[in-house]
Amino acid sequence: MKILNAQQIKELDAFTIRHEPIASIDLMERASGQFADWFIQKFPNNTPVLIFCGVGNNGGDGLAVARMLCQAQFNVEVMVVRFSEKTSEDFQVNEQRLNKLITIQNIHSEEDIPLIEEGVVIIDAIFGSGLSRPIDGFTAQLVRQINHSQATVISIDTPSGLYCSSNNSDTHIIEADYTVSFQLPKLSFLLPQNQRFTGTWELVEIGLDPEFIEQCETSYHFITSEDASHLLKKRKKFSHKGHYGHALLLAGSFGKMGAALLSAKATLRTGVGLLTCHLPLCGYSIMQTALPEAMCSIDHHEHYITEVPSLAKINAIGIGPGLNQHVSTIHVLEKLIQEAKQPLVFDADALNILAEHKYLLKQVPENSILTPHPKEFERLAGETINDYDRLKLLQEFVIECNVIVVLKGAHTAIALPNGSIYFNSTGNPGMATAGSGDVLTGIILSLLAQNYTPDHAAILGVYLHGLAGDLARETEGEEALIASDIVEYLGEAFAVLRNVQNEE
Ligand SMILES: NC(=O)C1=CN([C@@H]2O[C@H](COP(=O)(O)OP(=O)(O)OC[C@H]3O[C@@H](n4cnc5c(N)ncnc54)[C@H](OP(=O)(O)O)[C@@H]3O)[C@@H](O)[C@H]2O)[C@H](O)CC1
Ligand SMILES: [K+]
Repeated sequence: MKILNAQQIKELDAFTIRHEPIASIDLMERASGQFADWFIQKFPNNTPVLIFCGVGNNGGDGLAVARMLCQAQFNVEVMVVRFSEKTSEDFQVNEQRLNKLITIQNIHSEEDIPLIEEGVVIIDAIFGSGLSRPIDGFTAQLVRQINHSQATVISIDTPSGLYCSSNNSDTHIIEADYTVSFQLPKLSFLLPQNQRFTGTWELVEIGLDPEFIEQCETSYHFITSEDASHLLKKRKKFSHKGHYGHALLLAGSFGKMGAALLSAKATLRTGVGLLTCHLPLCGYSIMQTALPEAMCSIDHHEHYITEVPSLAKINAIGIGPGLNQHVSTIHVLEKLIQEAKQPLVFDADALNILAEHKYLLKQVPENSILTPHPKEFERLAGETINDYDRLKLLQEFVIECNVIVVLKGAHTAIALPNGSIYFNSTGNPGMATAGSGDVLTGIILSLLAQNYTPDHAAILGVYLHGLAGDLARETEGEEALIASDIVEYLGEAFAVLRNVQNEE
């Protein structure tokens, strides 16, 4: 799914109106209807509702929602925030329609701002995607008061005051509990720094023109279940393990064999034909006992890896989980980078070695996959001042190094060598736990070995990892969830994606 900027959203809106065709006011009615349905599902109609409406189309949505909630027997109070003399046409129509049902109140200055009573639910329809400058004056005071209140706040389309795709977090912005946005997510929703403004966000479909969306150019995408299911290949009836590739995993050191084990299990559970693990001597019985399906290549060193094993007949290579940064291991990484013709995935200490030895980073083969968490990315690429800045650095980094970076987080960002960024839609805070990243490395390695292209392996791998985590949460909850659970639920995650495929 594409992520569009405010200008593109405006054009999409206009195109849909011209080509569906649908009157602008009816498109607003459809959007507001979707919001109202969401609201009615969530709150009983004895909930007192206070709606703050701006004077543009976001405000128009607010007025239409007010009418719909009145018709659904909610007790609704509406206040129009008169930050401008200019009102949009669809705002005016909805104002007239609502006037027939209730008395609309107005806020012209700070004195008009009401006390927000306890138990009230606020709908924020002050500004939407038309915001063009930071909120100021009495509207800023209103935003402060809403944020200081105990009320539950639901924003229509976007938290008022938040730019769709650039940084303004030091200005006045509504801190919503929920944001219900129209059809496409905004870039700002996907960045950690804006979580306190968006709260939990959801999308509602409003029938915007798919062909127009198709031809919009953007670097930013949001991975939906349909997107992921399109990437998933079918296994053939007349196939054998040779068809599903041979993965090589270089992992583990004394005290960190668990990381190698988790990664190896995930590689196998993601459908690879064969897996060889290259391990230090101390890992031999551990791996053979805990994971009989994996073959072992054993290093001469007791505690860490010092040799590159044979790369013959290997389809993809993963390196990093549970490694260390001993000088001999650095040589292994160097040799591997020079010799490997297969696709590579780098994680954990392999990334730290690259960060410490930038000349190695320059030699990493094109299309290799790097899977840093934000701190590891900082070590690799440098510091940034905010999340937008980091996104820009991420794009510059992948373009310059010609690699794929999987920047892990709540919405893991997969940056491709052409600068496109895919944000993941699965996963939960329970996955912020030891070994979770090792599992992801194993999943991606497995897909690479099965001949998925590196970009598909990264996108599908990240999606599956998050989906397995979401399924695990259903039984384990967030606190008790451990990385092994993610591996256990991979089978169910595949089943969910297969169902999506079959439904299409
Ligand atoms: N495309 C869709 O998906 C649909 C969207 N809908 C809703 O429409 C809004 C966008 O509405 P729009 O009228 O474009 O803009 P806003 O309501 O967000 O803002 C209104 C005007 O306010 C002015 N403005 C901007 N920033 C400030 C500020 N800081 N202080 C004061 N005034 C400000 C600006 O006008 P200017 O001429 O002054 O620049 C805005 O135009 C979208 O979010 C949805 O909720 C439709 O209902 C359905 C389809
Ligand atoms: K809003």
